[in-house]
Amino acid sequence: MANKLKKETPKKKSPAAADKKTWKPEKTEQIDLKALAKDERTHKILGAVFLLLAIFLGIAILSYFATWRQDQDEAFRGSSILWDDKVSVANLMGKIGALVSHFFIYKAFGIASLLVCTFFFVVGINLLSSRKVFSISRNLKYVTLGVLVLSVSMAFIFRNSEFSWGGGVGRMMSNWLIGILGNIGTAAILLLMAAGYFIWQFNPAFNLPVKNKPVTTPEATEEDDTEEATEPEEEKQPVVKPVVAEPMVIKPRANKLKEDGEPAVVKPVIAEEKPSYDFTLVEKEEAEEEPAATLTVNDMFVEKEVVADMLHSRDEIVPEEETEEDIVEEEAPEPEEETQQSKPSVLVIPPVSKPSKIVTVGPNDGGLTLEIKTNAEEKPENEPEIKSAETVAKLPPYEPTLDLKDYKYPGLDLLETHGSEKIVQDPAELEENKNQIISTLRNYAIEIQKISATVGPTVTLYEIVPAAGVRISRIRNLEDDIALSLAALGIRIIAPIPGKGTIGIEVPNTRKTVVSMKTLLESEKFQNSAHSLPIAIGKRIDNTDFIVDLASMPHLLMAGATGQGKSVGLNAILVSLLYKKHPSQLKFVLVDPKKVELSIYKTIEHHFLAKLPNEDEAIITDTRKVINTLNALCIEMDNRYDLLKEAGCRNIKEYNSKFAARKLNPEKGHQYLPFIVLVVDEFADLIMTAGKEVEMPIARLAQLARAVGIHLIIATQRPSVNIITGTIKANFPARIAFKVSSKIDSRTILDAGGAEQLIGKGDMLISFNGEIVRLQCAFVDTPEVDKITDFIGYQEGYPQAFLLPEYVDEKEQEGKDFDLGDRDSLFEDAAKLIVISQSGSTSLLQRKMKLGYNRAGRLMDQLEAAGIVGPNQGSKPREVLIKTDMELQQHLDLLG
Ligand SMILES: Nc1ncnc2c1ncn2[C@@H]1O[C@H](COP(=O)(O)OP(=O)(O)OP(=O)(O)O)[C@@H](O)[C@H]1O
Repeated sequence: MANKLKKETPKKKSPAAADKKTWKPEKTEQIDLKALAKDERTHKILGAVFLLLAIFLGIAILSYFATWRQDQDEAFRGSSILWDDKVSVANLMGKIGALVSHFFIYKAFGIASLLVCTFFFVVGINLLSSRKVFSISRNLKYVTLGVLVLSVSMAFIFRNSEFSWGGGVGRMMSNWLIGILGNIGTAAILLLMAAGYFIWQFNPAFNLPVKNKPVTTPEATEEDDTEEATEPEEEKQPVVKPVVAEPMVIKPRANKLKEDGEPAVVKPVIAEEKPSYDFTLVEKEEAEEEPAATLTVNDMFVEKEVVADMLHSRDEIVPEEETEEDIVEEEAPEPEEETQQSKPSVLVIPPVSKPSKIVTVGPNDGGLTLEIKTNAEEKPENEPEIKSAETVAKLPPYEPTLDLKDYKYPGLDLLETHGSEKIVQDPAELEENKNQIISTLRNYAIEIQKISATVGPTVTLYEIVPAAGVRISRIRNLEDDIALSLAALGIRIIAPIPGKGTIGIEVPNTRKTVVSMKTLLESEKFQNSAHSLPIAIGKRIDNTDFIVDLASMPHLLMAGATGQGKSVGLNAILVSLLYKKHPSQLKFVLVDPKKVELSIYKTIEHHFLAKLPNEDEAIITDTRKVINTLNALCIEMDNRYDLLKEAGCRNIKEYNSKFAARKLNPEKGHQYLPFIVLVVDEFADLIMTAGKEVEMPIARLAQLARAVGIHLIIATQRPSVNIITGTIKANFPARIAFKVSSKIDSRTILDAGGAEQLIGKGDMLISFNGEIVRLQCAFVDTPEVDKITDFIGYQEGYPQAFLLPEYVDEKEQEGKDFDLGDRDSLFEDAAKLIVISQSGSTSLLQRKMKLGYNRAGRLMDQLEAAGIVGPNQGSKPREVLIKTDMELQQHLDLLG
């Protein structure tokens, strides 16, 4: 009875789950031609073929120039020479080379045929690199016209030569032209065509020196001709999108998928192969229509001697989603959520920079008066003005997205599907792992009642129900033994699984499935998400999408050893937000001490980035500037709280809906508040260089900024306690851990072990709402992010980045305003030491004068105020402005 193959009882499933069942080996075995055509590898193979073709043709044609006399007779015989062993040719590419080059040069286009090679080359490079390195259509146009013009011209110029410079086609056309226009007419036409072609392709600037040009500045008179010549060119540039014109200086390395990201092959279901076990594996499906809960059906592995109940179905409520939904429901309806994608087009003035003085009103405001301080050139002509609160109240609802009414959200076609999306698991592997787990536990005299398996993208979760009387701590203590017996890295034991009464053993799959960002973003759950800041992070172990609201997190701490998927994770979050939010609704403050990771987002400065006034770069890389930016964010937070208080609102949603309903008067400084997301890519670096100066504003923001729509995402490679301090941790309830090197690191991030057991490449644990969930992070490659940012960057944006309030560093100011009468008793000694050594270093003062850091620092400030050393240069010593002892003496005498 126990040995009998148990008849499968029909399982109850939700209709959606039944419809969406994806793990069907029979179907996946068919070759999908469409997928094959889209597959990156097919493109690469074709690319290689085109490149080889270009090289082959190039060499054959070049070789033809030297060998045509020897080979021509043979080539006239055509393809028959291929089979004739007696025939030998001189062309470097052999008989085929001789025939092909004869065709192209003699019969077709002469030397213009080389252009055909360039076309093959361009196509090959594009296909091989899977991106548009060159524009194929533009190239095709240039090549087609170039071939025609060049072959006719060559045939005409060298019409008496033995060599076929213009080929048969060129000869024929040139003869025809000579027939109807004569030699001179043909020459004129060809000259015209050549000039036309040259202008069209290279668009040269014909700038003649301008006579009587008015001289406005003294520099202008000194400018040479070349500088003048560039001016008209600049005038030609469109003024609207300066961002895209800037070349990106540093590109982050591409996140290439390693080999094991390859799609796995589907194998038949084990139940059919191994009748001795009643084992059917049913993949879990996400109940898409009900985002708060997932209905899953799990078939069981069952040990022969044990329980009769072989099938096991359960409803699995996903608590974190529920909570988010609750949060969303509790709060007032948010207008910007309804404004996605398809908005009516009405014109509104963009809220360019720092709010308090700027008022944003649209033409739907009905011709009112408003004092607006924005960049004048970007204002729509029909700019309205506001006079009083009553008139404001009569206006139609405010719609922030009308700032950039033509803005197009990036499409899913910009994203790639990485490998096979179907989760496939080798049934033999499942069976083997199951047996191993059972036998290992039995070795320690632990009997189990049931064991079930859920196959995820990277790991499979084996859930065990132990026999009555088995203590959970015993299984927990066997973690290492089970790992050893399964001979697999990355085994994690969850004893017990919270809220389930089972024990979980996560075992990595031999073949892992990459979770593409595209799949997550095209899911209904993401598309219909009502979250304020929806972020698609990855897939759970049961293959359900993990999409949460950053606004309810409300801040996120991310840590993981180097190369484990942090940057990809950050990109996934940023990309999710870019797909859902309009530039008027969201601004990013990007801090990137590593300088290369976030530079990719530079292109969207005028749409989505915020920066300090008078800063050139929107992406902050310098520690001093980071401190100023964080303090500026604190000021922004305080300003927002003032606005909220004045409006009588508790949070940004209430405030924005009140503003949209025209209940707040822009004349009083009210304005629509975009969400601000601060992203810090390497937090450790900042804490090491600036310590409390960074920690304090971050802690303050983390404590208070949630209600005013400022959210923080902080990532670090070094999750040690001196980086992730108690203050930081206390304020970041949501934390993500990628693989770390030790259990201690895992505890530092998650307050629990487990992250050291992860297997890297986006395998992660997220601690959210008091629960730790294992996820496979969504993968988005750097070229995809490039495409998205280019797509956004090429559109019309705001005249400049969103400006944060100005922050003046009091310390810097203090040093400068120092009262010289109040100087330290060691001031002169310190001055001498610095001048003699010619090094303005505080540590030198500390060492040589045996001073503490504070006193040495104060002395250095005084020396700066006295004009003896220059300003602080970060880690470099300050410049010493006085060169000799005598000069110093004179300087000190002057100071008194
Ligand atoms: N979610 C993922 N799915 C598949 N592969 C991934 C995923 N995340 C990362 N990888 C792989 O791991 C590599 C390293 O990832 P990533 O650059 O994000 O690491 P990192 O933690 O940011 O490293 P570092 O701290 O050195 O910048 C990627 O190039 C990619 O091959």
